[in-house]
Amino acid sequence: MDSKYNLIGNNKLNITKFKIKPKPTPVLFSKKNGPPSPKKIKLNENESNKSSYMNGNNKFKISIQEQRTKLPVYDKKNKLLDLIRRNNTLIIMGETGSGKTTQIPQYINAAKLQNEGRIGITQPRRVAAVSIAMRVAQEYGNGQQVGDTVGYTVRFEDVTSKRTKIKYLTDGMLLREAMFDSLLMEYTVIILDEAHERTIHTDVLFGIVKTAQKVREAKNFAPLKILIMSATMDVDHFSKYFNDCQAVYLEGRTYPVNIFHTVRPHDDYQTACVATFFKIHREAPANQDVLIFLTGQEEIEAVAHQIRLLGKDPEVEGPPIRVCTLYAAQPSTQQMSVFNPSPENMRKVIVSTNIAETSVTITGIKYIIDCGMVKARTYHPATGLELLKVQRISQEQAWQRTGRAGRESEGTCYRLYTRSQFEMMQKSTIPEIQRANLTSVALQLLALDIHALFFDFMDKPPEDAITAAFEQLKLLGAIDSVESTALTPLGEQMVKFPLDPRFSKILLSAHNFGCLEEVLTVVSLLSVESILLSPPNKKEQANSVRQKFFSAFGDHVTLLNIYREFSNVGQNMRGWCHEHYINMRNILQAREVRCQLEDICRKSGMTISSCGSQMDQVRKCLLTGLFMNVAELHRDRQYITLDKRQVVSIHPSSVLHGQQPHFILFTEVVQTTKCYLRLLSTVDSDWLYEIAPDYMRTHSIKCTKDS
Ligand SMILES: Nc1ncnc2c1ncn2[C@@H]1O[C@H](COP(=O)(O)OP(=O)(O)OP(=O)(O)O)[C@@H](O)[C@H]1O
Repeated sequence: MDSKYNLIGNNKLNITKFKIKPKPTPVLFSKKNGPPSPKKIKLNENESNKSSYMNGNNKFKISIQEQRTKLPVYDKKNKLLDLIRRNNTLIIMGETGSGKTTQIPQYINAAKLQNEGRIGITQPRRVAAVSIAMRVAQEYGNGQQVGDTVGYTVRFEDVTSKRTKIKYLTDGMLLREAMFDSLLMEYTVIILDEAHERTIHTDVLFGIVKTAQKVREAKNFAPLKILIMSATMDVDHFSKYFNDCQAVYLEGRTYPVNIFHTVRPHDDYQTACVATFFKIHREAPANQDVLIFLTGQEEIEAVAHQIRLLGKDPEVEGPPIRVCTLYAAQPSTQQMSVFNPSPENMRKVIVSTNIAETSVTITGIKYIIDCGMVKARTYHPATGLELLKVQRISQEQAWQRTGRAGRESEGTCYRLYTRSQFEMMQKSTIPEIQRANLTSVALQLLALDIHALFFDFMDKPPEDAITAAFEQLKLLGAIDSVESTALTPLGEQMVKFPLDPRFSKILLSAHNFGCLEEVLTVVSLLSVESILLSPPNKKEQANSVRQKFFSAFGDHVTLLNIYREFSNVGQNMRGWCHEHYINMRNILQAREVRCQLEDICRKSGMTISSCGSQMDQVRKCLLTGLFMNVAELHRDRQYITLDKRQVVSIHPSSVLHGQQPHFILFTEVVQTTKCYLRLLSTVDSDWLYEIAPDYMRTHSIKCTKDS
């Protein structure tokens, strides 16, 4: 490859020119340059026989069983099984794509190490759990379907049977299972995969499985084996937490990945992504697919749109392009469609969030474009604000993204940041538990009779975050006092909903206001990505056609109005969504969530009541969960939050933008140049005293008079 090359040879594409230069010589994804390996036991038998299959172009010539024997873990199978047999807890580290997730559970099952129990393997995301289960079922062959020997369980979907021995599940699902059986007796082996991600659920599971193992041993129950796996993790830290357990490093990777960094930083990484994609597109043969990492839905749709548009330009060289998008808010069928191979002579490009960052193998992916950024949620206990912010990824994340290539053949990763930017990145991602609102976790632990302050966390969350969580649970009525280790009956009801406790409280309060029908809709719409489309060049048009839904009460009632009309359109859903600039996928997703929440309500014995057009009831009901999210307009025309006295502004996307109601309830805060409040409703100050008297009193909050 050239040492320096111009990304955009074709200025007609009208994309800013920039240069991207490989490191002096293209860097092989070797151990020296790859993520550092731990100095623990190395298993490295018979490496020399790998070269014969290092040509990925042969992949279609070898059977799936042959493919399995070519994976780096294959040679180490016996030694690995021996270590698993001898250790109750074992850390397994091996390069991305080496076969940890798909092979190790099969080896354990074949050796019957799990005895009568099951092998449970957690994944941070549902896409990974589902796609890997499908792959492993396929590897079993013999007409085996997912749900036979291999199955999966993700939120609202359980594809397992009595015959299932290997079960892939999201970490959130295993945590929910633990709430009903804290000893996790269904399993005799639990594999916590992608442990480096340190999701809040995985961090809580670390403590839960550790305790379950100890208690089961003390009670002479079937022993529980714990395996912790990743390609990129701080082994010493993990080993120390798991009572100085043994760690093993599986040497060897499947195929090399060439890594390139840009010569200079690129703030406009969206344009840089498009430019890099078209450089690849011009040069690479068809059926060599591309995976692009961006931060969120809006950005992804914008880049996907631009690629589709430019792809139609007759002057653009290259095969036809199939553009796919992948982000959390999509319905799962659509997410899974990215795994479908493209027809011959096409190029697939997948534009994704970090949802595809770990675990997954997408057939055909040869190139990665990594923008180097991620959208992360950060909670500030002092201000009480939870912010979604775009920030730099960690080096671990960069390696994981790189590792999505080189799985079936040699690959290339274009990093849209300079080498020195990479070196300045944090080594590991800060565990979510240290930067998230802990109210949900505190509630879940209480359901297990554990007080979060005394929980055995690998890295303790800040104490003020735990205190804030307990204060919030008390204000919501889930506990009687902040020292409490028991839930109130209301708290026990709240645990049943897979929602933030504030939203569970709203649903559970609905019978007092006779508006469960309406708040089910509002909460469902708030649980998915925005249903409103606002294309930059058609903003006014979109607003004018949606004007009829606008409510002076704010965004929640506006959303409700939209959903009500949508529910009545019948057959012509697509046309109606198109006409009103409504994202059909997201509104359908909201409908699916609504069905599931309604089901939980019915099972809890709640009556589905409706308040018709009495929107005061809906807004009051929202206040029962979100009373901590209220801002007041001050004389200088600035909004200040009642709780932590933060200066905030109404987001331009709100229907209340440009108006100045005295009190507003907000759903979330977004920080860009200022702190903006999104998804708002007007409320009366009297309601606050009526609905949250304790909160108003304990926080000495005094409202000025409504104007
Ligand atoms: N759906 C699939 N289609 C084709 N090949 C696959 C698929 N899933 C896995 N593979 C093959 O199996 C290999 C091992 O995948 P596996 O997920 O077990 O690796 P891993 O070590 O767990 O990787 P990571 O650390 O990235 O999760 C891949 O590199 C790829 O060659």
